[in-house]
Amino acid sequence: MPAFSTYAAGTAVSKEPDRLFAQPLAQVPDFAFNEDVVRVFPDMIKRSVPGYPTIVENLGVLAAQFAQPNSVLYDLGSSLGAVTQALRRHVRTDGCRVIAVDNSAAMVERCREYLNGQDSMFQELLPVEVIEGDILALQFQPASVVALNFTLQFIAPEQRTALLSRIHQSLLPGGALILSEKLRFNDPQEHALLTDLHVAFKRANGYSELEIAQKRSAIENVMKPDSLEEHRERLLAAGFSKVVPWFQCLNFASLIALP
Ligand SMILES: C[S@@+](CC[C@H](N)C(=O)[O-])C[C@H]1O[C@@H](n2cnc3c(N)ncnc32)[C@H](O)[C@@H]1O
Ligand SMILES: O=C(O)C(=O)C[C@]1(C(=O)O)C=C[C@@H](O)C=C1
Repeated sequence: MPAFSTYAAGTAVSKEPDRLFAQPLAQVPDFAFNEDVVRVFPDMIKRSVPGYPTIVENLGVLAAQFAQPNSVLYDLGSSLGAVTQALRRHVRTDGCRVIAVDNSAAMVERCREYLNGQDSMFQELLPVEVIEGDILALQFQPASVVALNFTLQFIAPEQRTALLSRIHQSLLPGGALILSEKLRFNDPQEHALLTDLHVAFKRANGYSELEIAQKRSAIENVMKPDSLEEHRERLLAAGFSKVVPWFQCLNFASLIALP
């Protein structure tokens, strides 16, 4: 039986510790959101992404300011539904519903279980639908909030502008895209400093040098971070009128993009 903990207003999630990279691997495979990752994901993302709990909770608070009546709130690359749960904790706007999308079958299955748990503990939550699918192939409905919480970095760089354009076209007046990403920095000294500090953050959270090194080589082919400047330019090219960073902790940031 997996161990469970409660976080964020009582919903139970797995608290199995992330030891996926603790033993030396003859060859480190490319990182994938498979069953092994799903089991440890709440622990992994909290110990790997500085500011993650603050970003997720405040994403709900921000979303409540942009939610428009009778519209969709999208959680794209929803994983276990942490953002979806925050949206449902904070948004009370009439007629809103949440659509969570992820292309990992293992994530989607566990996400549905966790959302059933949230439904059984709280009343009057926004309705939610969890879709197993590719966000690049999604037919967007009129939306007031779109969350891309650490998902765009896993999309092939040449496909990012087209995706953001389609999101922009689906956004209603008064709505917003909230985009969180790991950043790289054009200034080599700034990049080296914040990368070193991120390693220190992981070490302080109990990861060994081996775990840090093997995770780095697992994600380097599948996760391609951009700089803040690249994000801003791409969002403007995709049609957004304004880009406002609202959070940064070390080399992780979150932006509000207005249609
Ligand atoms: C770092 S996780 C996102 C974390 C999550 N948003 C949260 O806040 O807890 C990235 C997720 O994006 C999903 N993903 C990557 N590419 C995708 C695509 N093309 N379509 C749908 N989901 C995708 C992965 O399966 C993974 O669950
Ligand atoms: O930079 C890292 O080492 C990370 O672990 C980052 C990151 C992310 O930003 O999504 C990568 C993969 C996991 O999903 C969790 C965190």
